[in-house]
Amino acid sequence: MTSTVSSPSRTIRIGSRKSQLALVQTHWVQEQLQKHYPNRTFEVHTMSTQGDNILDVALSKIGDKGLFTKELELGMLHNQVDFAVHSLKDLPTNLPEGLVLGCVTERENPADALVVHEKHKDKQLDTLPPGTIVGTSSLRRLAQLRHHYPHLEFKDIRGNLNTRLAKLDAGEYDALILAVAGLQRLGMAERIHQAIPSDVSLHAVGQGALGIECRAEDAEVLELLKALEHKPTAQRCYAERAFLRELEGGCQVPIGVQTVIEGETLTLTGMVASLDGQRLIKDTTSGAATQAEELGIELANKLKDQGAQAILNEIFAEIQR
Ligand SMILES: NCc1[nH]cc(CCC(=O)O)c1CC(=O)O
Repeated sequence: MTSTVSSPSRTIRIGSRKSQLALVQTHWVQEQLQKHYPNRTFEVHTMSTQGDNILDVALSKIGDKGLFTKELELGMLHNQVDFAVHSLKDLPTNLPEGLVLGCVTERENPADALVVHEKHKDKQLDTLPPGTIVGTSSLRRLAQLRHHYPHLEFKDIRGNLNTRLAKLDAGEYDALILAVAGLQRLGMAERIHQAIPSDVSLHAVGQGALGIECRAEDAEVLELLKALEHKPTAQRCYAERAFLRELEGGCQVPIGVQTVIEGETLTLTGMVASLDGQRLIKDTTSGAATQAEELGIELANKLKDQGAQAILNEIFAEIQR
């Protein structure tokens, strides 16, 4: 066992995926930590994950949880890196033995964004004509948009943000749904045509926040990471993650959430939808923000009582085909 006893000379190795978005996020974390701890050394180690390598299969069909995280987790368990920076929404709700979510950073706008081809620049989601081809690889976005806009058509899309935008501009799609946060972090906020209102699309669990995963035993790293923790974001995301965990959904199921903290009170809204958008179950619960996980579990059970489990079972069977 390698010693992790505090020593000012210990270099902290940060694991990251190689995508442009991952690197922007990781370098931001590195920079913030460097500001807080000017005498320490933080270096970035990049790794490819399965999700980066398999680009020709719909994400929902690959089905494996941890598609974007597994290699980084092995890196931590094998002591090649000390912590990993993830988009929190890509981090499964159950972590491998020995690893923990050490820190949740302040969330950016968690909403989904409509991005349109030039020819639709005068349109909004409400006015896109029948047959408009919307690119998304997310079953959550697909189900909710089908529910509200049954006249639109949906086509799967994979690849990093630049690849997707290039496919849109080349006319393969008329519009895309992407995360506001990703576009903002990559300096492409001008491509956000419309932030989609939450009554149309509830966002993914953890969307817009970064989650930093580290070894449970590494007290030194856990202490360093406290500098970047944003408590309200963490409470919201703990509620969202407990909701998803209780429904046993990964990032590839049509489950959406929204959370608000007012004073000491956390309000969590969640929904589960069928893939055709015909059935959509949505409810809300409120309580003490300090009881975030309990609220998530409570809301999941409320939705199960209203038929969410049957919808999810159908989807799991569908995906496995
Ligand atoms: N699954 C891909 C992914 N993971 C995180 C983001 C965006 C940033 C975020 O939500 O924090 C994206 C792209 C997207 O959904 O458009």
